[in-house]
Amino acid sequence: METPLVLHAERLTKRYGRRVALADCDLMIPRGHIVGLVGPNGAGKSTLLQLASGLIGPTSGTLSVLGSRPAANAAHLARVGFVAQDTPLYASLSVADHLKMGAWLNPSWDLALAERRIAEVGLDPAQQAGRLSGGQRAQLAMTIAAAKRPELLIFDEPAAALDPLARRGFMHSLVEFVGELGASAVLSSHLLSDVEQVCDYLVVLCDSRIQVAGPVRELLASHHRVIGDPATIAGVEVIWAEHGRAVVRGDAAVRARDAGPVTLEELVLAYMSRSAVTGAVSRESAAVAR
Ligand SMILES: Nc1ncnc2c1ncn2[C@@H]1O[C@H](COP(=O)(O)OP(=O)(O)OP(=O)(O)O)[C@@H](O)[C@H]1O
Repeated sequence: METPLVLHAERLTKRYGRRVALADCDLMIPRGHIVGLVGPNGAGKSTLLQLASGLIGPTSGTLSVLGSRPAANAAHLARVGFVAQDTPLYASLSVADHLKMGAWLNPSWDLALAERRIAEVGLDPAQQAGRLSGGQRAQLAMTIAAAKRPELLIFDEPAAALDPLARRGFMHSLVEFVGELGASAVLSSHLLSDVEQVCDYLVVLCDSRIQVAGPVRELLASHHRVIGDPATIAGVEVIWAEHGRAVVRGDAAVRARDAGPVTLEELVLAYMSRSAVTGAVSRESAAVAR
């Protein structure tokens, strides 16, 4: 039976020497979503995406992608499209050469889809990749990943280098591609506005650990902004509190006076702030213990 999960991590840990990039991460992401992976610099986002694409292996724990070990074999590689952070392309090859190479390397290559998207975004097939703008490079890299007709597209900060207009166009193409392919997608981003625009599933990763994960709509419904001391509301988890304002999780908050809905940005910042505090405390106690 086909697995309902695109990513399934159990106690997934990755160390680079003594540096911990991911620690004991558990994650179950169902198919059919556009997943936004957010977190501060150095949180472990690229590490998680590189593990998912099979570029690196875990130190311990397990990760399965579409039900198999990442990059388990050629057939599995064809089911996953990965666009790395720096959209690597061959500078001296033309746009058309990239499409030819894609066709040569991928048995399920959809040339018609690739040529149509190249035309739609206004790329000249004869242009050398090294002379493309950042936005054009990103569009070409996404087209190459999507023309494999993968079941899962993974993007590591796909639009980081783009101006706001190019970014909006890129994100729009991404949603169209995912819809057309009937695929799932996971993208990391620092730009919460991008995540808000396209993602229906959120993973917040801070300090090497998953802080929260779930469908955006459910997360927004289960978290609340409250004014005053959250300790007075029974049955909620306080995610973050400062200067008489708080973000809490739990339906009991709905009945509290001065409770209101949170925005995606408030929710993400609450988890990031909590992690910054707990991370600092645990690093301090580790230092004392040594
Ligand atoms: N090849 C490597 N060798 C050693 N340490 C690494 C390597 N790659 C990542 N790290 C470390 O692992 C941690 C997580 O890095 P990672 O690149 O996954 O974070 P990130 O969330 O993608 O950050 P950013 O948002 O800045 O891209 C960091 O402390 C980083 O220094």
